[in-house]
Amino acid sequence: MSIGVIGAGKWGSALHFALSENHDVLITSRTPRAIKNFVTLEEILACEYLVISVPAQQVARWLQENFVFRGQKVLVASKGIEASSGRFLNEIYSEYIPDENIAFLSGPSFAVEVIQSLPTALVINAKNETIAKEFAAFFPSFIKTYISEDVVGAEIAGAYKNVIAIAAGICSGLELGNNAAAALISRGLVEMERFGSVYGAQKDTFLGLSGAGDLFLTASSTMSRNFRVGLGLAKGLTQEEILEDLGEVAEGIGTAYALRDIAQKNELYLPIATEVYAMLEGKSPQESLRDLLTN
Ligand SMILES: NC(=O)C1=CN([C@@H]2O[C@H](COP(=O)(O)OP(=O)(O)OC[C@H]3O[C@@H](n4cnc5c(N)ncnc54)[C@H](O)[C@@H]3O)[C@@H](O)[C@H]2O)C=CC1
Ligand SMILES: O=C(CO)COP(=O)(O)O
Repeated sequence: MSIGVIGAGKWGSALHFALSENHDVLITSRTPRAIKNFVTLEEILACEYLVISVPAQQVARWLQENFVFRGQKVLVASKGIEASSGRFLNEIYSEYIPDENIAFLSGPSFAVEVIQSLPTALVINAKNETIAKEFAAFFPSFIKTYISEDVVGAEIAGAYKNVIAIAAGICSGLELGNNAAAALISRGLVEMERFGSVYGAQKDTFLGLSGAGDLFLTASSTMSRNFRVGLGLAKGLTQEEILEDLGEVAEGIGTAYALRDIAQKNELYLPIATEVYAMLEGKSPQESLRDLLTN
């Protein structure tokens, strides 16, 4: 049995660290890194189990240029919706990997805490219960794992909460208070659950770790990159300035664009996501938050 991680950013590196507690785990990324067990992509693709943490906006192209399916079992660790097409990750991956070979990771999990072995709970979502259980068994004891069949629900929750976290960051940056933050976060949860129901997602997924759990984490902490994007917008910085400062992925940005397109095409009411999109496009945060929070 062999396990390989693809993507040595914050999350790929943290998962490599965690999975290495009980197994010999290989890792690769676009640029070589001085990490133990760093190997070429070719070597990783020969592994039986793969964990892929290539960001949502880049993954379609990455798969097209690099991926070769040889029967591997794959755990997707990214969270986001492709902005250019509005496709969910499970749709993008389904062009390369059959349903019975793929699982999706969700739940509240800052990489910086995983890398310190702090207690964390994650959900492995897969149509095929056997592979969910196989991946769950690889995690060390400080990570409590749950399994679920609600792939689409977990995916939507994981992607959508990043957009709500941007809104929460703006709310905090504008110093609108705790009442406003709680209103925004709880309305955000309702909004993402309502959106999920259009795609057949289960309500319970939004009430558990993948939904409320990850939303509360990300929308209430400056440790979240998406929350920090919101703080930057509240300061009047442009998207480009914020991203340069951040130096890391903030999936909520691409996902806000994807949600706005999906909402327009399907006439869906997604008020918070639509305002986040508008602010990313230059609408005043004060005006947006007033539109969201007052009558
Ligand atoms: N950092 C965290 O705490 C968590 C992150 N995630 C998700 O994991 C995914 C990755 O995030 P991070 O590792 O934190 O981001 P990061 O910004 O630290 O690293 C991004 C990684 O993606 C790779 N990458 C970027 N563009 C690429 C391309 N065109 N082709 C191939 N590889 C490319 C980079 O080389 C790097 O390894 C995101 O979807 C994020 O939402 C999920 C849970 C926790
Ligand atoms: O998904 C995450 C925690 O579960 C990480 O959130 P950020 O990308 O906003 O840092």
